[in-house]
Amino acid sequence: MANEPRDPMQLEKPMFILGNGEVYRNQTEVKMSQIVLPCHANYCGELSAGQLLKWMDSTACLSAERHAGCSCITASVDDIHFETTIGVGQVVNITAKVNRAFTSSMEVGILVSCEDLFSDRQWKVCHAFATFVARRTEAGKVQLKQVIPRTQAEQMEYSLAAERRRMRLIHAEIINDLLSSCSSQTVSECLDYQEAVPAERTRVESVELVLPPHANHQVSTFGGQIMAWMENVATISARCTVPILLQSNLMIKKDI
Ligand SMILES: CC(=O)SCCNC(=O)CCNC(=O)[C@H](O)C(C)(C)COP(=O)(O)OP(=O)(O)OC[C@H]1O[C@@H](n2cnc3c(N)ncnc32)[C@H](O)[C@@H]1OP(=O)(O)O
Repeated sequence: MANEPRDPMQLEKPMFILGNGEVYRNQTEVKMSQIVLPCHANYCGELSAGQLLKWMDSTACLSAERHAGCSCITASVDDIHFETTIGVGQVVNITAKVNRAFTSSMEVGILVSCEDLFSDRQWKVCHAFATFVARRTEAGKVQLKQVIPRTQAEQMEYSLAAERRRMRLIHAEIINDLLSSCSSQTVSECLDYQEAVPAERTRVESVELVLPPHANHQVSTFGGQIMAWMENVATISARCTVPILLQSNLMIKKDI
């Protein structure tokens, strides 16, 4: 995995020579690099997913606002599959660009790769798609200018973006249908599992006070921060299903 070829989505080549010899650079493309410090790491010493989500959201928001020319907000982020972990001291490269604009919303493609400066290796971490919406003005809903795909890769993403949007918008309906049609498992079925943990024990609740460091340049909580908080409680909840690990942690805590 760590030896995957560079640049799987060609997002790292900001300039292209078009057929007519014109040098082209996508104006919506934004690139951010961060070195992972201990303060960005989780208890395993790896970059926390919440921190990465914050960086991805900030980079994508900048790309969306560069295209829109006005304030934009995160409406949704599609499924993300993290393919590898990122360690302290490694460099995270995030590239975002607008794939397609619709009416007031646009799809932003985000590619995350990791770089080891000393071995000159680079590998893909994840590829995600976020939807940003231009904030309504007093005049009403914003009508975004359209994106004109210039390269073959951009044309492909442009076509796929419409399909992904269609799937995103019907997703909620599908989930509702599933919930109404699925029958719940009986307690006796669950008891068949060895070392079952009561669901209630995995329940984690967190109350966060929104402070200035949580705000973005629009002085509102940015989507990446919300995702980071969600990831934090989800991590604690998931650990509750590992009683042995949890026990040993409690012991360490006692020693301190
Ligand atoms: C909770 C937080 O603080 S996270 C921080 C940052 N994010 C936010 O604050 C977003 C909070 N959410 C909102 O403000 C609203 O739900 C909005 C603006 C995203 C959507 O509001 P709506 O009343 O549905 O507006 P409307 O129906 O006009 O839709 C606006 C656009 O968003 C799109 N949209 C709405 N929901 C979604 C979604 N879940 N996924 C993708 N696109 C969506 C619509 O398709 C529409 O696109 P179009 O204009 O290109 O056709």
